[in-house]
Amino acid sequence: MLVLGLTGGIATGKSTVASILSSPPYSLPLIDADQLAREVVLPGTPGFAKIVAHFGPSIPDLLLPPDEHGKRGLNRPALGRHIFANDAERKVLNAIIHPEVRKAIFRRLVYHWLVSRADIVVLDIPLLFEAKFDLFCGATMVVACTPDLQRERLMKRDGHVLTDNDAEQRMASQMPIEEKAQLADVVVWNNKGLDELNATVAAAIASVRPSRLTTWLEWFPPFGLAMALACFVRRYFSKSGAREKKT
Ligand SMILES: CC(C)(COP(=O)(O)OP(=O)(O)OC[C@H]1O[C@@H](n2cnc3c(N)ncnc32)[C@H](O)[C@@H]1O)[C@@H](O)C(=O)NCCC(=O)NCCS
Ligand SMILES: Nc1ncnc2c1ncn2[C@@H]1O[C@H](COP(=O)(O)OP(=O)(O)OP(=O)(O)O)[C@@H](O)[C@H]1O
Repeated sequence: MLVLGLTGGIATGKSTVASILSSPPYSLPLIDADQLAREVVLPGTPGFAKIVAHFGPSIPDLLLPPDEHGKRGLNRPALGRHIFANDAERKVLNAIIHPEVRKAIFRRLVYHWLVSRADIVVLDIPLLFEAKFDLFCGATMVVACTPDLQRERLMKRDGHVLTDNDAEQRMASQMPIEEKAQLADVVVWNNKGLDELNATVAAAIASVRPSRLTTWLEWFPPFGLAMALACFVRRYFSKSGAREKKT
């Protein structure tokens, strides 16, 4: 099973590519890290409690008004404004959320390896390189577009909750897209329309798809684990040096 790490900058089109890959004719299983990052901070979770304890005193509107069940969820735009304007606070939030997301990703990967038996599983994760998750991927795909187009798409999608300044801070908080592109095994340029994007995705997925023989052999645990370890070691030595220099 090939774990395909799908990443990019904010609003470059990761979710759009993820939805192409999880629909026919590809129909690949998808693990969405943004979605998992939402689930691990729902009211009642340890993540929620830690966030309220740390950020409550500095963000007066951290919690939403009570819902119909009396629960108060996180005010994500308010938390986002705070952490994207403050590197140290973003690190605290990452340190609360990322370990939980990592565990949830591993549980899903094991499930797909044992149960769904797909030849490729797509891991859609914005901070693939920053959080060093690329070490666990057989191949990495970066969805990239120009910064102007990225800004335009971000504001068109989220302009009702973000100011221009919020958008700049979110873009600046991530590794520049051209650096991500250099670290990737395959780059999907998303500077044109959806038809062009579909064609680029088709070529990109064909270039990383494993052979039937590899997929079949990897279903045998000793061989699968040996392949996963070999992949980790190869990626660690070939990509880590480059990443250390860039970050
Ligand atoms: C700050 C939060 C509450 C803002 O929530 P909001 O609903 O406005 O945004 P959403 O979660 O949809 O994220 C949108 C995009 O912002 C970018 N982003 C999110 N978190 C981060 C981060 N810690 N560092 C850099 N970029 C980030 C990603 O490109 C992501 O796709 C939320 O992004 C969050 O909890 N972030 C920390 C967890 C995280 O790192 N998530 C990324 C995947 S693990
Ligand atoms: N080729 C395209 N043509 C037109 N609009 C596009 C194209 N690709 C993406 N978009 C639009 O740009 C916006 C951002 O795309 P998307 O949500 O896929 O980005 P993302 O990288 O997943 O963002 P985030 O990091 O915030 O999760 C969306 O509104 C999407 O519909």
